[in-house]
Amino acid sequence: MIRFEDVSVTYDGAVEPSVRGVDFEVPEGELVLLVGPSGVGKSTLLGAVSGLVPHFTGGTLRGRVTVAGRDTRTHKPRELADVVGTVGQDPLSHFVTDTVEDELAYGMESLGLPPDVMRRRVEETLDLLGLADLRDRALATLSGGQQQRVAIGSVLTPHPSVLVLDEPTSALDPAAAEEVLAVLQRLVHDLGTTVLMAEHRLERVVQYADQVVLLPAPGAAPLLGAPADVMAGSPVYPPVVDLGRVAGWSPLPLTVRDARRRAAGLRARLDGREPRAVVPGPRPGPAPAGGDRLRNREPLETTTAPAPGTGPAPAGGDPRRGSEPVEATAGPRPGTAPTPAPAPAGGDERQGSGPLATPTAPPPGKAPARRGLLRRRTRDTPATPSSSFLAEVASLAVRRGRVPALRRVDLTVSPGETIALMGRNGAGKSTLLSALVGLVEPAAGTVRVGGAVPHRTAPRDLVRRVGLVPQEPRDLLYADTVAAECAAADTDAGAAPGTCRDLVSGLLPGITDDTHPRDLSEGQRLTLALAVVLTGRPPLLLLDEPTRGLDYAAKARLVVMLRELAADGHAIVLATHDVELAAELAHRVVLLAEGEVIADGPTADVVVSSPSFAPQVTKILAPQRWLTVAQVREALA
Ligand SMILES: Nc1ncnc2c1ncn2[C@@H]1O[C@H](COP(=O)(O)OP(=O)(O)OP(=O)(O)O)[C@@H](O)[C@H]1O
Ligand SMILES: Nc1ncnc2c1ncn2[C@@H]1O[C@H](COP(=O)(O)OP(=O)(O)OP(=O)(O)O)[C@@H](O)[C@H]1O
Repeated sequence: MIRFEDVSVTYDGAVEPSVRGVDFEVPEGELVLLVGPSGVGKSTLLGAVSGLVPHFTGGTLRGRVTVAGRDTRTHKPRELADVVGTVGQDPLSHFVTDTVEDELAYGMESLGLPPDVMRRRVEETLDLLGLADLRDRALATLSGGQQQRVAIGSVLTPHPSVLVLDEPTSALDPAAAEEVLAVLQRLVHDLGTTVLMAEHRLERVVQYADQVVLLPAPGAAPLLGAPADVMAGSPVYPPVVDLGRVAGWSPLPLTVRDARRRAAGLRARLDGREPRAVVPGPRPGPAPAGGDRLRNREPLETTTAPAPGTGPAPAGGDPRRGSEPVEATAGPRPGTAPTPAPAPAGGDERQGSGPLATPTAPPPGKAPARRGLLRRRTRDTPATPSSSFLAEVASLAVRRGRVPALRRVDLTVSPGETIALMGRNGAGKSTLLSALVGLVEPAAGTVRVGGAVPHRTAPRDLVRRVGLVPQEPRDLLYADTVAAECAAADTDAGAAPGTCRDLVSGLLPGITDDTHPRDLSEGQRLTLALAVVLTGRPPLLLLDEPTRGLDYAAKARLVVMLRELAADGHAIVLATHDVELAAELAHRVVLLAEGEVIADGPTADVVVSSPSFAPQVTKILAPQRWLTVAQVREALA
């Protein structure tokens, strides 16, 4: 159905082709998964199928790509629209109408389908993708995951015989991702639809694939085969495969179910062993400005919580201010994190981070140990007075348009802590991050970051306290080249020249200086945005879906970098649907639902009990409490 014949693509100005020697076929009625490291050319190949490459991107395509017999070089994308439906990595930039319903109908209208058919398919799709409540909403007001669902829905309504999907689940919560993949599988099995899909989170998709095409390295010819065969030698693989390799299972299991069937022996070997802490507990000691490598730099000096009673005056006019205990009177010295209480006995992942299970708040007046980590906050436990938090959110409500996006949210963030914000699409994660950087105003309650009220603080003062990598990295990038972007980031942060560029190369090799950020692959662009923000080493670092488009190696490097920052006393809050990332990185998981906090506790406690948010290793080895392959590998060593 889709045929690549000795295809190579060279972008204008590039010395080498981005992809070369591509020669394979996707048979009708199969789901073929395209995998490989970030920047290896997956989107380029998908674009060659839909005709976007080279018609819209420029560059030279050699060889031949045909879809249902039509050559994509001689047919414009619009001449392929009756056969091919495409979902790109950035839904917002591809939307052509303004509202959800119009977008779902648009493709059918262009093909001239009768109104009654259109109506029926719109209704079906709204139900299928959980979009019914959003049908009249403006697309620009949707959360990232909601936009991605609409983008998927809009290509399904015309019933194309070929679907080309570029990371279609990257912004979806785990349950939504499963639903979308189940729908795709039904189309493949029942209607004979042909699907070519690129995806990094193989743990979500590999079990649905009939075949896998691996692009092992830029310019290297692809390898094609049965999923288990390709996974056996692939440089990118999901945790279930990694665990299978550690345990020596052959053939390699691709699903949690298959792995569980094999796991009795492994569980027996692990019995009685305690998982070591995945992430070391937050280190007691000075908050970041004191221990920071860049501490000689000027603007970052004054980043910690203000001295008790000397911080900026609270903003007036806030109805909740009177009951909001942010004016600490008995907190520790400014710049000093509270002393942790002794670690509990036992070697589980909570070790070293204080008595995490302590159910109640310590008495006010005593500097409580790692308060943010300790308590499972309930709505009616007010934050205990302290100035040691890098951020404090109390009874926060935020409205976005008519939507109550957050309601009565309490959250404290201590130096050295890494918190994963998780929850369904639209639960309010991005809104909470936006509130912490002052992009949205509270309707009620308070937000404090480094002693300041974000939405009333000048951006140049706020950047010394907090940095955000937004869900759409483009929002942060404005220069014409990678080099200029990095130079500007160094200047803005007062960092040594080359700091940002080194971060880029450290995270993801192969990004060239003179590339326009617009022309970077998704993972490359995210890496650049991460580096720009990391250059400032903000005491509080906020990341919105930081692993979209990143391969496992880049993700692992990001994890190392973020752990180092946390060890230096920086606090990190990341909104993510990537349960594997949360397991690797977070001390604490905060679950949001419909704008409210429904769980807040140590990562293992929150995710182990959740079928949606448990990582693969946890599911395979339950009831034992392992989170990552690294823990298992160490225990067996
Ligand atoms: N329009 C363009 N102009 C110039 N170079 C481009 C363009 N689009 C992509 N590239 C380059 O081609 C290479 C392959 O990019 P592509 O987006 O196909 O990778 P990918 O495998 O999809 O990456 P990711 O997993 O990060 O999405 C990258 O090095 C990228 O910088
Ligand atoms: N400008 C706006 N107008 C109206 N509603 C909005 C606006 N921006 C966001 N919302 C709504 O607020 C709710 C919370 O959105 P938010 O982006 O915080 O969710 P999220 O948890 O980050 O979701 P995702 O996982 O999909 O990124 C959603 O229902 C969203 O549709």
